[in-house]
Amino acid sequence: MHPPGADTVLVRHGDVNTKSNTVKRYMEDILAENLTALLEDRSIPGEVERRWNRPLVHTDEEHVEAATDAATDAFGVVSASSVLTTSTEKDEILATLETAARERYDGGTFAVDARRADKRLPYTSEDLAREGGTAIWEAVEDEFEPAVDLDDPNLTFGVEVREDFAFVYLETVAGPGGLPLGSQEPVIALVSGGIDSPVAAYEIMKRGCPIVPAYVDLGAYGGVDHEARAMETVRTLSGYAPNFDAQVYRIPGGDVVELLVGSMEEGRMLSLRRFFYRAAETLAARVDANGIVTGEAVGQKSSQTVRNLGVTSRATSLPIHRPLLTRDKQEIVAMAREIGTYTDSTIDAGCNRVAPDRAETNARLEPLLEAEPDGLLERAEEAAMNAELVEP
Ligand SMILES: Nc1ncnc2c1ncn2[C@@H]1O[C@H](COP(=O)(O)OP(=O)(O)OP(=O)(O)O)[C@@H](O)[C@H]1O
Repeated sequence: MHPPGADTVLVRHGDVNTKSNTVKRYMEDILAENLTALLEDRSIPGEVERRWNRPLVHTDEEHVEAATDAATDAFGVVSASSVLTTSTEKDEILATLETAARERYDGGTFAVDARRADKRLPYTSEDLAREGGTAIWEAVEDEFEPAVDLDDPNLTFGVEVREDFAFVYLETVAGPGGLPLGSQEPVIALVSGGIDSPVAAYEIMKRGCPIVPAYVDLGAYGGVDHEARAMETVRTLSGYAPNFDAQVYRIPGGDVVELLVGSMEEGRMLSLRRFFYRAAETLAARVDANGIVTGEAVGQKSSQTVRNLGVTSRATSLPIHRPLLTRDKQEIVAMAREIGTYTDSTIDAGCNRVAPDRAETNARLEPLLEAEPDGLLERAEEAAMNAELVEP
């Protein structure tokens, strides 16, 4: 809901504010570009105004809520509101609250949440909250009995007074937080057709890292459904980052999977992970990426015991980022639903099919290397060099 006449989106960021002025300016520029791209991608008319601390999106009343929703899909944004802009004159703010109350407050409880950035103003936030509350009360009391609830109101009238303008709003929509995408270095995202890896990729994007998605084609053990799902999740992720390349590197891995299944029993999943990591490392060198992100979590699978993660990680000298390391499956599923990468179809394909009946949970590097086919990592490097770029 927005106040009548609202035509602007007030965007709030969080961690960007903790930066030095130079870094903050740099990050605010990136955020403005990303906001513009999101609006364009969704055909929402709007212009982004770069302002210190609070970027604004100028649009029209018809599109203001869609623009607010788009802004809250931008990484780095903590929240956004559809706002009506007024001067910093207290009387004008109170009159705006009165009008908003007449048009939008039709019962239940209310509160005023007032803040001011400029402490030199001739009134305090408390003055605004108190006098605003009275103005709202008097605007509606002939229609119904208003009630104030400061803890859990049905409707919150927000007022934010900045140096030159004041903004009045009725709703605060939460964004992902984090840092603007592109403010950190890119990483290779190993994406499978599973639930976890897209969530992990989203999490690292949230911290500002663009992803270079890589899918390992598992041949007969993967299949078109598996790959299609991986591609679909990348498409969904790219909706959050329309100004970033979303093409996927498809790394050929079918032959290696056949080889591992035919030659190894207990440690085969671990050698397959080593193949993944080394291929990702080679790809990273190709595209100038600086790390690898996976959807692994401690103990979620036999290949993800702490010991096995330690052993398999030795296949690369690049850092492997595992944002879901300590998450429970239920939490990950909830996150996948939230960001739109969850689908109900749990395709029985991919690594599940490669897994042996008795999997290694307690590997040691030396015996694993002995059991592993010779030249596995060289094959991974070659596969990464042969990876083709595909549209998700
Ligand atoms: N075919 C693949 N291509 C690229 N990366 C993969 C592939 N399979 C697995 N991975 C990576 O290895 C991690 C651990 O593999 P795991 O066997 O748990 O995956 P999964 O269950 O198939 O998928 P997810 O972890 O996405 O639910 C994944 O989170 C993903 O980052």
